[in-house]
Amino acid sequence: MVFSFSQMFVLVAGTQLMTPERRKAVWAIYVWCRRTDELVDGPNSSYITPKALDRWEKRLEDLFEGRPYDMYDAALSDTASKFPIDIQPFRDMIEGMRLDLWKSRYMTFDELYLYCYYVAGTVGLMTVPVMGIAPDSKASAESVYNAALALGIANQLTNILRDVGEDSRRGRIYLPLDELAQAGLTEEDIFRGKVTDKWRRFMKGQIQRARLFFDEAEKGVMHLDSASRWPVLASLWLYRQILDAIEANDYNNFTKRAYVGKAKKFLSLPAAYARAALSP
Ligand SMILES: CC(C)=CCC/C(C)=C/CC/C(C)=C/CC/C(C)=C/[C@@H]1[C@@H](COP(=O)(O)OP(=O)(O)O)[C@]1(C)CC/C=C(\C)CC/C=C(\C)CCC=C(C)C
Ligand SMILES: Nc1ncnc2c1ncn2[C@@H]1O[C@H](COP(=O)(O)OP(=O)(O)OP(=O)(O)O)[C@@H](O)[C@H]1O
Ligand SMILES: [Mn+2]
Repeated sequence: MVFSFSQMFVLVAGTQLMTPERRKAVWAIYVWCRRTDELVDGPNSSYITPKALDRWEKRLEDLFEGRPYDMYDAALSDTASKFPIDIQPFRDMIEGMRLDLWKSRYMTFDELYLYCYYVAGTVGLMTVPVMGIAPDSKASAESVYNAALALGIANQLTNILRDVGEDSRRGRIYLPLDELAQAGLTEEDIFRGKVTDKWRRFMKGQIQRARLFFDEAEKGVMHLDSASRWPVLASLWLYRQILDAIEANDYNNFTKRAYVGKAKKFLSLPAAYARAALSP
């Protein structure tokens, strides 16, 4: 899971500014996403087959057609009836979980980007119709969706860069193998987990790219409905600081977990609040 305790706090606190209807809708989407991730990462994940994901997708279609199976489904069903959300990003997230069942290597950044879209970019597309675009915004809807997509990608790339060691111990390498090779690195170097100058140089490039996606996302935040800006900006700032923490660890993401201190985290909240309160 990407959402930490303090990120949960951001979600709870931040959504208080929204209308009750929007707040409930964000939660319904959040719960559905969590449950989808739990299928492949949770305690029963070793029994999950592509068949089970097919059933989960059927259930998704049913709830979009007003036939929910349980109360959590009903919450999303209600959301789908009140907001113009599209089923496709939900389907795509399930597709990402299918990928995760068998795929443990990514040859190029394009391949990795697609995975990041499936498991995280989709969240941006799901939530924009609920959070709403500011009525006085002159930005096109397309540009706001692009920013939302970028935030999902940035978060997932950051998650991948933070967890290189942990993932490699599960036999997984999300980093693009062609870029590793260009940097003179091999899979073996990752499993060995030694911070060398080659590794530092490689990581600098990866961090720089993740920051570009955060920058892209940040441009879209002020075009969201004003009540939705704060939680989005706060979570963007919190998560982006993990990249700084990787640098502060001298790029040792093999055995040291990049961690943003509590003081820093809690300073970001009022800062984001102040920024979000200003007009575009
Ligand atoms: C214009 C503009 C910038 C709009 C903002 C749009 C927006 C709110 C985008 C949200 C982007 C976002 C929060 C993406 C989350 C990505 C995420 C957490 C993906 C996780 C996948 C991780 O896979 P993996 O297995 O590799 O990692 P772990 O080892 O498990 O950590 C997910 C776990 C999939 C499930 C996603 C969620 C549970 C998060 C869903 C979050 C929401 C619906 C809330 C978003 C709302 C606000 C207000 C921030
Ligand atoms: N500031 C952070 N930087 C990087 N990773 C974090 C941070 N906070 C939590 N995580 C990670 O996110 C995931 C969710 O963690 P959890 O909800 O237990 O967070 P937490 O450590 O209790 O958060 P907090 O320190 O804010 O109370 C865990 O894998 C956790 O290690
Ligand atoms: Mn997961």
